[in-house]
Amino acid sequence: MTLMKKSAAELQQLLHNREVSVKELTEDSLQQIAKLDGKVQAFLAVTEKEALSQAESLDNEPMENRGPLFGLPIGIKDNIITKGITTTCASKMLENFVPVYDATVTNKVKQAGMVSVGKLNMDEFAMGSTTERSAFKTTHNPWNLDRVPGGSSGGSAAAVAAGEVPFALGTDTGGSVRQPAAFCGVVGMKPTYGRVSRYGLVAFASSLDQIGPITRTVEDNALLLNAIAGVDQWDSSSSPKQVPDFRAALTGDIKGLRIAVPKEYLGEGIADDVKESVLEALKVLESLGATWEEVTLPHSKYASPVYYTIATSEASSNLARFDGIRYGYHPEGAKNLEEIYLRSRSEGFGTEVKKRILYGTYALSADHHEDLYVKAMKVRTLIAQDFANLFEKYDVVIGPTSATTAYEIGGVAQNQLTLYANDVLTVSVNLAGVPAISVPCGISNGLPVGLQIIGNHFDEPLVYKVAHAYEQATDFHKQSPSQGEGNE
Ligand SMILES: NC(=O)C[C@H](N)C(=O)O
Repeated sequence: MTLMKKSAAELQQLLHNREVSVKELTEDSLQQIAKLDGKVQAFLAVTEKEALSQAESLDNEPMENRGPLFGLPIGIKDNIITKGITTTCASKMLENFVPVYDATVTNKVKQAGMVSVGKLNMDEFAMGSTTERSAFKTTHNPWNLDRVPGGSSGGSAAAVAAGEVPFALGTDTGGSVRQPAAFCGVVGMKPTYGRVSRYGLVAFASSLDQIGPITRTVEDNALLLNAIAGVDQWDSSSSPKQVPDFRAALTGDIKGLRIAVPKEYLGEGIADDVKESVLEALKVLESLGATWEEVTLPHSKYASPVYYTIATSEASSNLARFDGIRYGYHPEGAKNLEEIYLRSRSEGFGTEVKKRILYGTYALSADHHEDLYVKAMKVRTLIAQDFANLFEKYDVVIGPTSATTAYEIGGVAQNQLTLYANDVLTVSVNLAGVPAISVPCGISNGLPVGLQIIGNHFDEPLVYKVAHAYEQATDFHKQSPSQGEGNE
């Protein structure tokens, strides 16, 4: 029996009683990866040697120096840089890129005594929602191997759901932590913009990107956010606000909680099984003393076009650094500078990334800047204002995380416009900069459904509290996929 499906508290107890060592925990994770990842394909790199040597030295650490995450295995999405370990962003462009320093979050999980066992698959440069846009492999959903795990942090969510690691870091620009968490039946948090340092995260869209934890339970999620949150001198967009203890926020009831449910989040385009699970979840929250009302987010219909205008504009600027000279893929035998630029970018980037660079460059061009980029920025303010208005009267906003359950591999992803449209439930949250979590709230035809709980800026404690109260009243988080595990 693997230990990878146990909670941080249970694993700490085992470590404390010396029933298991950090090395044994690490070996267990590595064995699970060896056994399952041939099918799940969540990892791009497994850092066995580094993990085992780190584990051995951690075992010498006295008990009194150990925190709640000490000695626990973690996987890191491959757009978060790791010193001495390849960081590819699932792109040919960075196939051989070995960073010379750690991202702030990489450092922080190390300081917490966590053991990184490897780097996780994703859509190339985080552009996608299925992991099918990875240049190297498609990750499979452990609940049904013919389905996608979601994306772009699909490797992170699948690795946790399969029981390869109990913790993973993902990144969320327009839903990339929450949607794969929903598809894989695990917990995924996108913190408030600025809550977690982006230093060492390979930038996609800098005004939207946030790093977030993916775990099996809400409590474990809160513990990992405790470890990675906080101001950072290397990221001027990180917030100097005091970081509360997110785990401490889980206690107490939710009597009197006022919930807003946007009618746009349960309307056209949302699958019936998803709608039913969310309405059932609202009943559970009512039984815990909360009340809910239907509201409107009047500008939400503009969210996807606004997101894709702003995200691609920022990407076109951020990805300009990949020119075949300073970083990454360098074309063999290029004869002059122009050929280096041309060939490195056309051979190094995949189709979706190239498409987005082109859209973004167009949106920022002198002729179209006003009617595309500037207009999108104005509507972004209206979308943020919609949320601000709701938070004057309500404590949280609730709806589904994704319009459907996990897609078939090779299915919807063939139609990129459908994928863009399906992001409508998650992208507004990034445009507004507010925090949101996805927790499992149903299983339909063997596939998980995710409930999205959105809070006001820096109100992660309340988001966690509501998520935890809901989780404790249900047992979706206790269910595990049988696929991907052989006959175990
Ligand atoms: N990166 C994200 O957060 C996912 C979003 N579907 C995108 O492709 O941009």
